[in-house]
Amino acid sequence: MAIVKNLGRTLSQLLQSPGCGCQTSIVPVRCIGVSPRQVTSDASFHSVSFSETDHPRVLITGGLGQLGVGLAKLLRKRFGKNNVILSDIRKPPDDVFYNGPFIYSDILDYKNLREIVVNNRITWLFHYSALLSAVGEANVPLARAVNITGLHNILDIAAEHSLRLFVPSTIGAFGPTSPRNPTPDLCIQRPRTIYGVSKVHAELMGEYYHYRYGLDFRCLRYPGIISADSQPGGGTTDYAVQIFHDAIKNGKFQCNLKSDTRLPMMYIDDCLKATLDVMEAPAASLSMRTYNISAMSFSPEELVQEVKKHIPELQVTYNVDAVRQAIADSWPMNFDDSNARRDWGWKHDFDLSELVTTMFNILGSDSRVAQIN
Ligand SMILES: NC(=O)C1=CN([C@@H]2O[C@H](COP(=O)(O)OP(=O)(O)OC[C@H]3O[C@@H](n4cnc5c(N)ncnc54)[C@H](O)[C@@H]3O)[C@@H](O)[C@H]2O)C=CC1
Ligand SMILES: CC(=O)[C@H](N)C(=O)O
Repeated sequence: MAIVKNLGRTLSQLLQSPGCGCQTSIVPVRCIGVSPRQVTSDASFHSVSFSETDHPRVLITGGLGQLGVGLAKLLRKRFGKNNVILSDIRKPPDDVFYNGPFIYSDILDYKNLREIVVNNRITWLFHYSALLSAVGEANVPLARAVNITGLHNILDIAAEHSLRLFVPSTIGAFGPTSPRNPTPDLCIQRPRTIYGVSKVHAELMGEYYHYRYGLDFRCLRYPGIISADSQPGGGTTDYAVQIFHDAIKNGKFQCNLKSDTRLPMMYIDDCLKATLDVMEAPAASLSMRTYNISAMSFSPEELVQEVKKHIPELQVTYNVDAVRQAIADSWPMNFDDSNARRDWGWKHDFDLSELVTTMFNILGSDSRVAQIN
């Protein structure tokens, strides 16, 4: 009798909880049905529900940000256009809308997420929705909702439907008490941003669901990502993208970090390649579920020197943003990714000079390239 009473109380608490996403008149499956709580604690399966010869059916959340469209392009090349669905809460531009399936999905709406996964027979989920470090500090309640409550929805959906789940983490998951040069996979993680805290939470929750319920959770800690044809979404490393646009447009750049602030960075192609590689790696090769990946590390001053090889007349000033500088000063300077290199053969292709040349090639400024030799 007491058990029934407690169950009733728990259920009603769940239904009232703002984090549950279950306040509709329909009692959602995850609150009473096939929730991770019903999977036996000794579950040892690795959840791949497509046969080896089939392609995965992929959903990307938060797909209209800096990284999602590029990821969709790569995955569509590999798995076929119609097997990869981009989703976001924003309206897609024409070139995205007409280039493959796009669907509205708010990760805070659990029922909507479940409907998409079920109706489209999704087997792999790339969870890109997030508020990044600088915008997260500007709106902590929203960052907490999207990055933490949203992640809970994703984890439950993935566990219930036996999805293979990729969640990116970040250099921002470390803090001032972490070793910064280099930062290994396993060390103290006490970040001081809501973004970092939410990413450590994601790493731990994903690993917990893996060991407890057999969820096939895979996570890479990305460095700052640099891309030519997509804009960054409000992070601390954004300057390293902005410099290219400003250099080409005005020949002037105002940097919001100090000239000697060293951070790990990566070109987008390497980031997306690593993401696909770790998702395709045999489960047996993964000695861990969260890996650092690294390619290069530089300061604004070093980037400016490299950019000046292409645009020598570039004028640079420094106007330090206190919030971003404090964040950057607490992040790794160099990332140790030896475990990723050993376990699943991670290898980057772009160093600083290749990155800068590629950015200018794509952004079409080669006419301005100086004769430097
Ligand atoms: N870009 C980078 O340098 C790095 C990115 N990452 C991670 O990679 C992932 C993707 O990053 P970006 O594309 O740069 O992020 P972004 O900020 O450019 O895009 C995030 C997307 O999430 C969407 N979103 C926000 N609230 C949502 C909601 N309630 N439901 C569904 N979508 C929502 C936004 O509309 C946006 O399109 C993020 O998880 C980020 O933390 C990690 C390290 C570095
Ligand atoms: C490194 C990241 O996670 C992101 N680019 C940010 O600066 O917030």
